[in-house]
Amino acid sequence: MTTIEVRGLTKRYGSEVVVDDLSFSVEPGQVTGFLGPNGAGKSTTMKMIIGLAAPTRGSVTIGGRRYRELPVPLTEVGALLDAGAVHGARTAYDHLLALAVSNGLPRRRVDEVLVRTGLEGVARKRAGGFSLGMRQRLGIAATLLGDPRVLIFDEPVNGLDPEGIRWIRDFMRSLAAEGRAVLVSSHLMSEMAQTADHLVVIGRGRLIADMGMAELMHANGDGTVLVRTADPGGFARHLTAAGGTVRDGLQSALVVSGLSSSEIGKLAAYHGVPLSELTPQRASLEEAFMELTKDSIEYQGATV
Ligand SMILES: Nc1ncnc2c1ncn2[C@@H]1O[C@H](COP(=O)(O)OP(=O)(O)OP(=O)(O)O)[C@@H](O)[C@H]1O
Repeated sequence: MTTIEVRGLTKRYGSEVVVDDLSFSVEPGQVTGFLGPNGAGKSTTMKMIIGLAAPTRGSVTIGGRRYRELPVPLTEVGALLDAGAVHGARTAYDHLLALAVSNGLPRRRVDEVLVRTGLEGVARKRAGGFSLGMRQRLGIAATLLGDPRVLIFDEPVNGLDPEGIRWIRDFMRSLAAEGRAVLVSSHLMSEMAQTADHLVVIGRGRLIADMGMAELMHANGDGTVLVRTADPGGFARHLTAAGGTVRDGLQSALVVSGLSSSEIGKLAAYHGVPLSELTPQRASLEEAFMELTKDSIEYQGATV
């Protein structure tokens, strides 16, 4: 099982500290969402993980070793930081073959990754004519050439259409289901909510949150039910007696946890209490993210 361990990672460009004493782990078998506003330091952190930028302080190890100590890095870590970095005149097949040969990987891997990413039909076409979605698939195919246990993707869905986004999302999940450690960055919480099992949130280079997705959803109200009735105090007592936890919401609504909306409906019917609203709540993760990162947005919109 291969884990990425980031410890006290710091990067300074001139007088600017862009990554500031960052520590977190990326565990196998799950998708870890790496979230932060633009300029938060996500790309710089990813570059340090794969040895493209040198840390000013701190360390990153992959399965206990630094990137430059890995004998054949592509067999340990696959990373897609810039999907545009494809030689446009080459065919998809030749692009992958050149990478495989220069890294000492068997040729058969080229066919395998083309099939895995659904590109076998366009393998002999020039990558220069590919749509963004296909270029993204080709970039992903390249990360898989060495069948690595760790995968890193920087904003992989940026600019894609809904179908492309869906494909990438499902693909990340299938990689994690195979036991790989998958680190994916995004500046959109909505994107991560549907992809990640775990979240690492940064702002201005610093760690803001490191928690499970389920934990974040729960902390932000997922699983509660909003109830309105003419006598909230009276019904709250019934809810509590039935094992629910009740807190006051806005405009004399009750926010109930520990009971499902159908249990609450039955309880109301049993006691003859008319309800004017009974709504299961979904966590507003976008709001949670804005709240978490509000102090670290680099450029706030100014009102003139
Ligand atoms: N080579 C460099 N030299 C100087 N400053 C840099 C360099 N690379 C990045 N920076 C600065 O570091 C900060 C963090 O950039 P980074 O690209 O890591 O952020 P990010 O979270 O990936 O954001 P984005 O989503 O906008 O790419 C930015 O202020 C950026 O201008």
